[in-house]
Amino acid sequence: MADFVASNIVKEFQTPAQTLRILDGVSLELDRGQNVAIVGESGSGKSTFLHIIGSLDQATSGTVELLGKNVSELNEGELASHRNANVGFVFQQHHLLPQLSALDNVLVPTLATGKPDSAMIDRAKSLLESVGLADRMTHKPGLLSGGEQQRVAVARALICEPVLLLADEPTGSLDAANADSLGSLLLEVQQESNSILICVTHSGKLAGDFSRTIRLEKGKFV
Ligand SMILES: Nc1ncnc2c1ncn2[C@@H]1O[C@H](COP(=O)(O)OP(=O)(O)OP(=O)(O)O)[C@@H](O)[C@H]1O
Repeated sequence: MADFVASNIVKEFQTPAQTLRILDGVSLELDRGQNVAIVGESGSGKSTFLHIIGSLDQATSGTVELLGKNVSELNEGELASHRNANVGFVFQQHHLLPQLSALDNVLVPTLATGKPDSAMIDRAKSLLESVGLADRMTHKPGLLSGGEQQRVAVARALICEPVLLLADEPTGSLDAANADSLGSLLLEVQQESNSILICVTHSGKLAGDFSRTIRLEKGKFV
């Protein structure tokens, strides 16, 4: 069995007028070390799919398995621990906490398991170094450029060594040069950490850098 398996995911939204079937039996299998870009029209359900496989949202039916574990069967508390331990998210907006330094922002996901020890702080520093921010660790987000803020978000996504790295339009708010370097950075860190990277993007250029591109159309991968 593959390390990551999404099987027959269906997602429906009830509106007053009708039931909207956004995902109509979508399946995807990936092993550690693999990456894929998901493209598709606006409203095709890309973010919805990413939220379901990252356990931020529940499917109407279908299952998600990671490293042999059926994530769909977990209760709320177990889901929170699972997300924290296994899934790293990078969104279009960085969602950094404005009052914290870059270093403390990277450490935020570790707070769920207590105060970070010195080994964890060293890991956060080394991640910030690896994303090119060695001399920006004490900066608060407001003093960082957009590209730098997004690189802090990448370091934060990696702090708990997730096996599944999910990115939703990670370059959507960046200029062309910063978008290029962030795309390369994501693929580099994914290879180094032997994780699975699934990235939703509107950018054909970014998608072209991935090993594989799949398109979501009318609720199905085509
Ligand atoms: N809670 C909800 N209730 C009803 N409809 C919803 C809800 N959440 C999402 N949708 C609808 O589901 C569809 C898919 O949304 P989603 O955000 O996944 O699309 P997307 O492909 O990521 O779009 P974009 O590229 O514009 O970000 C949209 O038509 C949206 O309006």
